[in-house]
Amino acid sequence: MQVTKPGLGVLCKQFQSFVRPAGLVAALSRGAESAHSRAGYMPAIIGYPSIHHKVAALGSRAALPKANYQSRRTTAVAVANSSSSRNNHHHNSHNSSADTADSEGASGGVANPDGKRSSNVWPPPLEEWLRNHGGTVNSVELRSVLFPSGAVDRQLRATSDHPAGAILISVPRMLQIRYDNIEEAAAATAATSTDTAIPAVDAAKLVALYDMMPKGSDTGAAAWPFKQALTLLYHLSRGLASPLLPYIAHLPGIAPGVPTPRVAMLMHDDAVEELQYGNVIQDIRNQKYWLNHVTKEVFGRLSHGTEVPGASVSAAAAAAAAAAGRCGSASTPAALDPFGGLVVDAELFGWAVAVAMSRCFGLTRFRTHTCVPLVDMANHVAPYSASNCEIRTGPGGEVLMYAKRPIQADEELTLTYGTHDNHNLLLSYGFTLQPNPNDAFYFDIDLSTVESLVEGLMEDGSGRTGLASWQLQLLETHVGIGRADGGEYGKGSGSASGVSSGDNNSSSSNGAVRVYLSASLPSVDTAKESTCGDFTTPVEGDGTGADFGAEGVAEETTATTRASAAAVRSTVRQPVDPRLLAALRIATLQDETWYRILQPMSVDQIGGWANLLARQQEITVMRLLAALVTALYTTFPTTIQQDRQLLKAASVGGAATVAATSISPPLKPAHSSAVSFAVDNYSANTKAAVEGSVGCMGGEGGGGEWALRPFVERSMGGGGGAASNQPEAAIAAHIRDMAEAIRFRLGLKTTLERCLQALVARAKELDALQKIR
Ligand SMILES: C[S@@+](CC[C@H](N)C(=O)[O-])C[C@H]1O[C@@H](n2cnc3c(N)ncnc32)[C@H](O)[C@@H]1O
Repeated sequence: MQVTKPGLGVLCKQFQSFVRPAGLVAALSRGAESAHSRAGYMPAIIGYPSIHHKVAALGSRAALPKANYQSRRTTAVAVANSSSSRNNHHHNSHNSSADTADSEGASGGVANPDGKRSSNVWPPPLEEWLRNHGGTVNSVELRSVLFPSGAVDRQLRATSDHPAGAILISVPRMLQIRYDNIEEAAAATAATSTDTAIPAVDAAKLVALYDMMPKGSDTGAAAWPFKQALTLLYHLSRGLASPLLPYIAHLPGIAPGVPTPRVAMLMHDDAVEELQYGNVIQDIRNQKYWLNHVTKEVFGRLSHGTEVPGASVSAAAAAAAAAAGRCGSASTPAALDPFGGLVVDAELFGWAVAVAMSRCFGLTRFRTHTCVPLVDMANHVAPYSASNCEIRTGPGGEVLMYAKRPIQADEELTLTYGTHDNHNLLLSYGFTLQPNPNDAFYFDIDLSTVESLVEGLMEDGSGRTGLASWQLQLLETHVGIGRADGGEYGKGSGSASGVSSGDNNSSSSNGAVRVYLSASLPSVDTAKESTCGDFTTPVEGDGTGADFGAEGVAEETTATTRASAAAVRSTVRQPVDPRLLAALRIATLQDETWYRILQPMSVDQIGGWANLLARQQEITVMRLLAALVTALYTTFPTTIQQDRQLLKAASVGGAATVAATSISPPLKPAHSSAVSFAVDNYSANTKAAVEGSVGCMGGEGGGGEWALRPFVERSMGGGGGAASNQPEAAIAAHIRDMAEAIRFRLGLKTTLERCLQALVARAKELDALQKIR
């Protein structure tokens, strides 16, 4: 066997006589190739919205106070340049020789937009704003973290000790951004509604727009990230009229120095290609497609005054619009536009969807998602046992964050957003964890893959040339692997013999099943497969909440969901998917008497890591799996070592670039060489793409009414304006995309390497046992 990747070569030497890698690699890479070669998806969206320009165009509707951000307690964190993973941030921030500086906010005597005068800055600190409006904040503060790269991030910290169970933050329903508030306001008639926070006429229009959003493939319900993005844009478009503006002013992309999360669909196309993993690439292309589709077909037509195809205005919207006397006909685009003149383009919509995806909580009880001020500042750690806080909802829709164990003063307050692998983290939150205890390598396995794997074993002198019919039958009925044409044994699992396929996406009509390989046996948390890729809407699911966290920031814990969450956490994932292990165990058996033994068993029993059937056979299976893992690894165009080097170059160049865009004093020409150095380290194509995006963004002017400035402008010390600074922001974003893509694929390769180590260790253990006896 030809082993080309260093590291794996040593481990695999002993398996060289077992497989025919060429056929196997071809069988395995079919899926990935088709994902890579599919053309025609939409171009990337730049992740830095020039929100101030767009909102300024609104005039008086969105008249905004002059921003006078109070400098927060900022911790300069000494983080090694080689990684920007928050896991490392957490680690280093505790041990850093961080200089913390409390600086008083600049005074300006600016009144709060709501009339309260407890702070002389606008926007008011979130803690103060919440306390003034019925929320609770108990010894918690929001702190800015300044990394050596120049990037700013926020985190929550305890300012005193808290016992387990202590309520740290409580946020009333009306201070949250949530689409069920809009739906309820729309249900009230314009005449009876007394809600000034969300006028019924606007709510009805928004609900009509919700109905035009893409529908989840499994539920048929409108995609929640889009609904939530519309809700956020609505509040933004209202400016001071929205009581939620002080919260919006703290969102990333608006708050100074805090960039919009680079959720996967905002990534540059060439960075997406650098992920080197067909499954995630396809999901991202789907999301990009829908983002552009909605921008063009819905917002494009709204702003140009053309009819929106398929737009049906609900009776409520029509009635509300008529009652308000704002629109002549409820079927015209103007009647559908709740944004009062705010032009929503791809950039702005992308920002809103990214914010919605990366900071929403799913509330099972209310069948909604919500962005919760301050609580949404808590960062993610995994596994579940690593976080110190959890979320709960109260009967009135208030969201509570409480300590799930005793917390000491100055500890960072963290949540576990869900049992996300890096695929989900990248799609929904724009980052990956290294290492991620929930990470896994997913791929489709069909009959030809199984046959390629066991091909070498057939030449055992027994005259067998392929799998016996009883093996084919077990593969099909128990594992779901069959002939693409439907097979001799009928389609599908769920047979009386007790196949437990476990999830909806695992078995496809072409006789393939999606299986995973993971690093090791984690002690807590199990993999929960989710389908963020097509914007499914989990609230429409089984209602238990167990699957919910996969699509929101964190699972809420309610009386009804706690039991299922605990069940999920107690499950342990084995390094090889039970279906894959079962398939290989079945395919390597030689005696038909096994049929009667295996027939009544479930796939989880046949493929249980601990349930080996026969020792010698198990050694063979471990070797085949090791060969499979090696073959999967060879489908990646770069090695772990190469990725590490690229990442090093990216962090050096990225740091320089981010510094150039976000730290005073104003940009000096010297920075540009650091930028091109970093970009050159990727490829000429990347550079061209970066320059292309620079060109796109360069035309924006500065100024305007909107005083909540994205950080790129502020970095110019007020003198430069956006036009001259945005190219560096675009380059910084591009470099971040590239680095995250490399981290992502590095994580997958590391997972494969660790899985291989587990297989080899097991084979050796069994071998040694055999020799002793
Ligand atoms: C719910 S917000 C958390 C607050 C966020 N840090 C802020 O300043 O607004 C989620 C976003 O925070 C960042 N984040 C959270 N946990 C992280 C981690 N462990 N590593 C890297 N980034 C993380 C990502 O940008 C993610 O999209």
